[in-house]
Amino acid sequence: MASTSTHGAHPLIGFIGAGNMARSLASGLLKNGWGKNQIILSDPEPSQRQAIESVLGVKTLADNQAVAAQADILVLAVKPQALGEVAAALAPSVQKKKPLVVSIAAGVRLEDLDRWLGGGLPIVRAMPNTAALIGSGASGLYANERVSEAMRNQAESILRAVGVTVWLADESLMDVVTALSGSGPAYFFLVMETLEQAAIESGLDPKQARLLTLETAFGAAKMALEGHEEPSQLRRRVTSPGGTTEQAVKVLEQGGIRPLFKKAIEAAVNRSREIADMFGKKA
Ligand SMILES: NC(=O)C1=CN([C@@H]2O[C@H](COP(=O)(O)OP(=O)(O)OC[C@H]3O[C@@H](n4cnc5c(N)ncnc54)[C@H](O)[C@@H]3O)[C@@H](O)[C@H]2O)C=CC1
Ligand SMILES: O=C(O)[C@@H]1CCC=N1
Repeated sequence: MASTSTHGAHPLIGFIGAGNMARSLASGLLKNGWGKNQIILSDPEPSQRQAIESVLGVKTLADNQAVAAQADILVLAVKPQALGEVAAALAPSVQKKKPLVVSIAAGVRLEDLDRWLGGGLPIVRAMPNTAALIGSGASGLYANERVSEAMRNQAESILRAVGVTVWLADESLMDVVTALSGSGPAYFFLVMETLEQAAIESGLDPKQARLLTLETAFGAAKMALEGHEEPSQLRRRVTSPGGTTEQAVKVLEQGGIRPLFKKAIEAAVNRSREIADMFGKKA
């Protein structure tokens, strides 16, 4: 069990913010062998606390300080715009307890977070995605220089409870991860929407169009994940010379699908940087 083999004796994980992501992570940890008494969450919203307590059976509190005072690992899971204020209020508790801090807030840089928390803390920044909700997430991770090897393992095991993880060589790459896998589910949903709509407009029954679209996306992702062949090779296999796929792919290429996606990723990267600058100047 990850919690005892690599984390010493029964560390306590505290979540500040008990929303969708915290719930997904807590649920993933429970499925991965962490005990209910190793997890505690705080959230000012009674409905959020009740939802967690009734669904997961773990303890929740209204008071962030009370969680920060006892957690060995403190996961910050509030919205980025709230984090400056929340972190500054937690500073006295974390400076006393010195937990490993894991932040999943999009676009908040380690340097800013460390400053808000009073400085000198081991912090891991993580960028998960919405598929963490179903245990199929993909997260990028980056640690500051105070994070030891054992702490890296601790942070990784938390995010791995809800999907795959990659460590980044440079914090600035977090903007790219945000643009790729953080926002990425939306790009695939958009492709699904447009394919389904096109099929309906070509006469297919809407329910059939939905089912065929989703299963096609799932089948393609599964084949690509099996990794026997590159996605480009898999694509070529579907594309019979003189056949139907060739015509459709030609339209997509001529319509600029590659430069369009390049521009989309660049726009998201730029926005991620802007947001980080905006939050960094606050608090
Ligand atoms: N949802 C997503 O797809 C992704 C979310 N994230 C990050 O995860 C973090 C959480 O996002 P979600 O769970 O989606 O949001 P959410 O809105 O579901 O959860 C945020 C929770 O924080 C609570 N909260 C508000 N003020 C608080 C305070 N002062 N102290 C403690 N708790 C407080 C809210 O009541 C709410 O339950 C965000 O920073 C977001 O950037 C990162 C990647 C993807
Ligand atoms: O759209 C956003 O800003 C956030 C970050 C990645 C997913 N959602």
